[in-house]
Formats: sequence, structure tokens, C-alpha cells
Amino acid sequence: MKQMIIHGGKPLQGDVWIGGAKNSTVALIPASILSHAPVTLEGVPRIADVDNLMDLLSEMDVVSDFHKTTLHINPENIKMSPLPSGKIKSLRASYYFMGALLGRFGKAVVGFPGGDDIGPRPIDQHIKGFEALGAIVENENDQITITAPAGGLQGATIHLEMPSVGATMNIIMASVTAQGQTVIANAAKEPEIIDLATFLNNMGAVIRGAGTDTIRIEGVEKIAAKTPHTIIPDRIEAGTYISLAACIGNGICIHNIIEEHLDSYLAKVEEMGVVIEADEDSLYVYPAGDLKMTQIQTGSYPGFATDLQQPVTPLLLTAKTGEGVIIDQIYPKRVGHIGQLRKMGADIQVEDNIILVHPTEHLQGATVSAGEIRAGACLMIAGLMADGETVINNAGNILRGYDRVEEKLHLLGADVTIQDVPDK
Ligand SMILES: CC(=O)N[C@H]1[C@@H](OP(=O)(O)OP(=O)(O)OC[C@H]2O[C@@H](n3ccc(=O)[nH]c3=O)[C@H](O)[C@@H]2O)O[C@H](CO)[C@@H](O)[C@@H]1O
Ligand SMILES: C=C(OP(=O)(O)O)C(=O)O
Repeated sequence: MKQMIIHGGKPLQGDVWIGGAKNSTVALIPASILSHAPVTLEGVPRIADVDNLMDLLSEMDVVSDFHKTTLHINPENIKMSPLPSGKIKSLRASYYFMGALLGRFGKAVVGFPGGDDIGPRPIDQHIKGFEALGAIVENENDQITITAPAGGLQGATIHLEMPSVGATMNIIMASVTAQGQTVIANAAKEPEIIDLATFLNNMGAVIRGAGTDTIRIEGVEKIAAKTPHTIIPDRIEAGTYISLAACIGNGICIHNIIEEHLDSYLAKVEEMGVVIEADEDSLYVYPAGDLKMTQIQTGSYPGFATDLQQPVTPLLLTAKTGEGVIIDQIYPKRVGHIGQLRKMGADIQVEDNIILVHPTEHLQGATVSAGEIRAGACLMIAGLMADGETVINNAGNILRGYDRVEEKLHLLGADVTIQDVPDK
């Protein structure tokens, strides 16, 4: 098990550079197998999800090579292989191999995906999409087998019941080479969807409307990468460092940001009183003064991201008066961090899945556990604010999605180490 040890209470300052978006990267790597030529991805974050996806690629004889921030993937000798379990369970996004294998071979055999413990995460909309394209979907022994009809997948209109990021991406991957037109109505609008569409369109796919709620895909016979693709910056990593900077920063500049991707988040923290100055692709967060308490409801993009509700929670604790309310409408059960924050002395409760936050003058280091990636980010910020030593168990969950986090925190002056300890 990985353990993060923090000696907190010191103001941090300096510069931090945001990596490529985890939620783009974990879709683009599976999508690369749709290419009939080698793929180059630039700006790839150093995160455990990437290592696990590379292992899954190698199970299909797809050679990949990751150097600095460049990932080369050569799918030219790919063999159609079932991906029943093992690494499939280590991350949520392994489900993108369903759409990608279906698009490439007309068949996918993929184990049920793993991922964060944040409440129920059904994939019925993904399945509905594959079936609308004519595929037969069988679910047996925790393994999903998806088979295209004899004449290949046929374009169709799919109305998603909710704007699911994963279903939108999976249907795009499956339909890029389907016959005729596919329409995804009530599609997710997240920036990572646009990134996937840009990546595939540059390979010869015809996808229009990504970033709106109606996406139209005209099937083409084959696609092949021609130019390297640079992954968009990670808006969730950026939001995490903004929260950290406002909680414990003495002036922090965060580089490689697309500000527009953070609009609803920035509006909220600025409403609380955090002063932020924007430059071209960077934001400077001033040391925070007295902050106002606030209420937050998460929603689909462009709403307040569920993946930022936990990283922003320590900031609400620093408000001087009032009661804060956080409601996660996407994952109402995503409240595992609250009990851990209470161990550190936070005045915070959960009632009927609603998080109630009260001003907390002092956090004290404690031994806590990162039940999932963003709970880990929340505890990491709390540990940096707290007096004394904080030990975060299961810190591997932080490393799933935070690029070179130890190195970045050191650059800001933090006393943080990550170590391996035997599992209990
Ligand atoms: C790898 C990746 O990109 N992960 C992100 C992605 O997850 P993921 O793609 O899994 O999340 P979705 O957008 O699909 O989920 C949104 C909501 O729809 C529900 N739903 C989804 C699909 C489905 O078939 N049926 C169904 O009921 C989910 O339970 C959830 O309440 O978007 C989430 C919501 O922004 C983020 O928290 C995750 O970081
Ligand atoms: C829930 C998340 O990730 P995943 O969908 O990969 O589990 C997240 O990034 O906050």
C-alpha cells in the first residue's frame, strides 16, 4: 500500500504546472486502437491509470512507450483479445475498450470495470448505445461480450437518459466506423468529449457537435493517425491546486490552464472571496483573506464538477461564519471523505447525503484513508493545512490521477513523502 506522509501547517508558494487531463487520457489510450497507424499522444500525465492501460494494451500485442510526457502507441499488430479481469478492475475507464474493440473488430469481451468507490455506477446507457447500433450484448460471470451483427454496426439515434461522459465516449468510439449516421442526443458536453472528437477527427473520423448536447457521427471505413495529439490540461487537477492555494498558499501561480473549463468552479471560489488573477494560460491565486461560506451543488458540465466537490471542501472549512452546504447530484453517496476530515477535527457532518460544513479554525494531523481519488485530494489539502503529521493510507488512489504529485508539492515547499508499506 502507498502511504502519503505530510508535515503540515506551512504556507506554500511558487509555481505548479498542470498535466494532461486524466479523463481525456484514459479515453484516448483505448481509442488509439481504432487507428491503423501508430499514434503519438503529447502532454500525457504520469498517473497509475496510464500504466494500467498500457498493460492492457500489451495484452493485445499493442506496443506502447512512455517517455517524459509523450506516449507512443503502435496498434498495427493488434490482435483481438478478451480482456476479462486483472488490470480491467484497476480503473473505471477500462470500459472504453468495449467501444474501441467493438469499433475495431466488431467484437469486445471485457470484464466489468472497477474504479472508485463513489456509490453505484451503472453502465446501462453504454449498453443501450451498443444495442442501438445493432450489437448483441451478453453479460455473464462479470464479463460483457458485445458482438456486432453480420453486416457490421449500423448508425442509429441514441437518446441518453442522462448526459453520461462514459456512454457518450463509448458510443462515439463504437460508431466511428459504423455504417451511416449515428446521433447521440442528450450527450455529455465535458471538454474531454471534445478532446476525443478532435483526436478521432484528425485521424479521419467525421464527428460533429462535440461539446453540445447533440453529436452526429458519419461512419467511415477506416481511420489512421497522422499527427501527434496534445491532451488538454486537467481541469480537475487545476481546481485541486486552486483550492490548495486558497487554503494554504502564500501566492501560487498555476500554469497550463484553460480557464473556461473551470468557469463554474472559479465563480464559486471567487464568490467565497478568493482573489485570482488570470493570465493567458495561468492563474495566480493570492493568499486568501476572510472567506464567506457557500453552498455548492454538483452537476454535469458546465456545472460544478463532482470531481471537485471533495477538493473544495477544505476551503469551505476556512470560512469564518455560517453553514456551508454541499450536495453532489451526480454521486450523492460520494461522502466518504467526511468521516476522515472529522478525524482531523473538522466540524462537518453528512445528513441524508447532504454535507453540512461549519467554520473550523484548526485541523490536527491524523491517520486517515483515501477511499478514492478525490477523497485523497481532499485529505492531502487538509493534511497540508493541519498542524503535525498526517498519514494518508491508500494513497495509491491519489496516484491514479494526480500527475507527479509529490514533485509538484515539493516545488511549492511542502513536506510530503510517499512510501510503500506492507498491506495490513
Ligand atoms: C474516466 C472518467 O471520465 N470519469 C469521469 C466520468 O465518469 P463516468 O463516465 O463513469 O460518469 P458518467 O458521466 O457516466 O455518470 C454520470 C451519472 O450518470 C449515471 N449513469 C451513467 C452511465 C450509465 O450508463 N448509467 C447511469 O445511471 C451515473 O451513475 C452518474 O450518476 O464522469 C464522472 C461525472 O462527471 C466523473 O466523476 C468521472 O471522473
Ligand atoms: C471518479 C473519478 O474517476 P474514475 O471515473 O476514473 O473512477 C475521478 O476522477 O474523480
